[in-house]
Amino acid sequence: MDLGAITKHSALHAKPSGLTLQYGTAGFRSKAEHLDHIMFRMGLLAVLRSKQTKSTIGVMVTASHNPEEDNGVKLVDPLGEMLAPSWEEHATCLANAEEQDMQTVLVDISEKEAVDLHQDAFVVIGRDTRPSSEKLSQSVIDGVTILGGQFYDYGLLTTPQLHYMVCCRNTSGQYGKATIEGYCQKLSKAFVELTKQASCSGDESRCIKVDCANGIGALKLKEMERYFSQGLSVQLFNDGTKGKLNHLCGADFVKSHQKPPQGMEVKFNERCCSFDGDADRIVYYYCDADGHFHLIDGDKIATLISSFLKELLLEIGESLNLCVVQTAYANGSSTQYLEEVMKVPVYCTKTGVKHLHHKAQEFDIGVYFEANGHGTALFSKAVEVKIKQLARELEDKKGKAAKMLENIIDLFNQTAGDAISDMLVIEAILALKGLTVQQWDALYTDLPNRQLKVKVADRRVISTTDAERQALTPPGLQEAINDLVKKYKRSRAFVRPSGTEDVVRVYAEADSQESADSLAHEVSLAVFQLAGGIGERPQPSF
Ligand SMILES: CC(=O)N[C@H]1[C@@H](OP(=O)(O)O)O[C@H](CO)[C@@H](O)[C@@H]1O
Ligand SMILES: [Mg+2]
Repeated sequence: MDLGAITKHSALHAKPSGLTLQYGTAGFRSKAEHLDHIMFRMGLLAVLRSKQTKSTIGVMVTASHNPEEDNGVKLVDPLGEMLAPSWEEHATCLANAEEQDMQTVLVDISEKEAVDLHQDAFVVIGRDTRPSSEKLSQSVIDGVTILGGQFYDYGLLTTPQLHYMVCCRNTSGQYGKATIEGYCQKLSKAFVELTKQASCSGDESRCIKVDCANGIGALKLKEMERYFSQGLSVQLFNDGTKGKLNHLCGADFVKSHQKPPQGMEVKFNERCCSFDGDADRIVYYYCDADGHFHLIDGDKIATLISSFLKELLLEIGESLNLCVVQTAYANGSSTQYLEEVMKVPVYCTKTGVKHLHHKAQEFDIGVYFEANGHGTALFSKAVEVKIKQLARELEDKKGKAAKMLENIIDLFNQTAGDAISDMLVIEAILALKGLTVQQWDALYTDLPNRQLKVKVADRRVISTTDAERQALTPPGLQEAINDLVKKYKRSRAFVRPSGTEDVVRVYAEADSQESADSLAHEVSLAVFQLAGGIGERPQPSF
């Protein structure tokens, strides 16, 4: 390590004094103008991680669903998964080191992690369409280069595409070809094979409206469209030619406001979906004959996918263990339906896909989704091998089911939740089962719910347990929540500090929208009083 050169270069990407940031639920996020030093330093860290794992490491420059002025960065580990927790700590440490301490921190990390500094390093970089992303990714490259790492800059990519590229490169192409063409071909081939078997193939209802949040999803879907157009026709909205990224559109807006995005008309009987700003989340929706808006969120997506997989397993006569992983934000009705009607085991983890992903890896087949639409399905290596073999050996109905499973495994992006891949999975399942979006929605009825945010002086005063469903501190808060919940029917509420925003999140559900709103408001007041609320007291806003 040429520490002298690093110090000199680091000064060109100086840390604003007094700024501390933490590697949170999805890496670093902040206003773009505060992130230059973070990008340079994450370039350095990616090189160390690459040397340590002797693998290609990914760096993605994006702030997902955050406003256009924000940006962020996260590292992608060798098999396309999120950065290991111990390295998240190194990332935070390095990000917050003062200029004069940079050398010591780098040496410390290298020693603690036994990094062989003579090892080669390779880093791949991707970025979203934010105006700040290009310059910031250049700072990542500066960091990589100054530590002697090699790099490949993919330029504009969706977050899940970068995860895919990293996995392909570290598995010698077994997972797929590490190019955009490779990604498009792998998914489209699986999709076209699957939908060929649908009885209503060629039906005019096989078209979907996609709100792309004015983000990278629009570019990448346009690029990919011609590969799968025989199976599905997509109509893109909020494609970035006019509107602002994530502004009044996109998956996060639609999910949290429970209404259609601007820039796209949702007519009766039309199937619509929204991606978020980096295309790793998707939610579906439609309007009924009375013009009422219906949201189909991650929970219902997980239900559709797991029921389809379960049917196929039954058909081929294999009893593999299949589970669904959710977070505390999952609608109570979805958990009940999965457990009681579908008889599928359900697990609850902390918020943040890395937690869901790890839990899902424990099973033969793990389907995981956050309610906000971030998720995928994971298949163990042994299951993949077995299904491939059955697809070759079995005949008739069983053979057909095994081939469907084989294709659906290829259609999922198993490295991360992926809006494009999930959309194709959902479209294939709906076509194969001959389901309309209304029939899918009717599987169960969501409990009315409300999410609110409360500003407090220091959100770390709230600590939680039981997959974030219970507050341990501050004293008295959980008792207060328990008392409030008792006042409403079929109710549930919890609070947790956000990992991506400086707020405390409040969630409540109950038997009516009025009750859910009122419970959420009362819990917000309890947080404000007991956890050091700042600014105006929460007002009933619905
Ligand atoms: C309630 C909610 O939707 N929280 C989101 C949000 O995390 P917070 O820690 O709640 O800010 O952003 C994460 C990253 O995108 C996502 O994984 C998570 O589900
Ligand atoms: Mg995202």
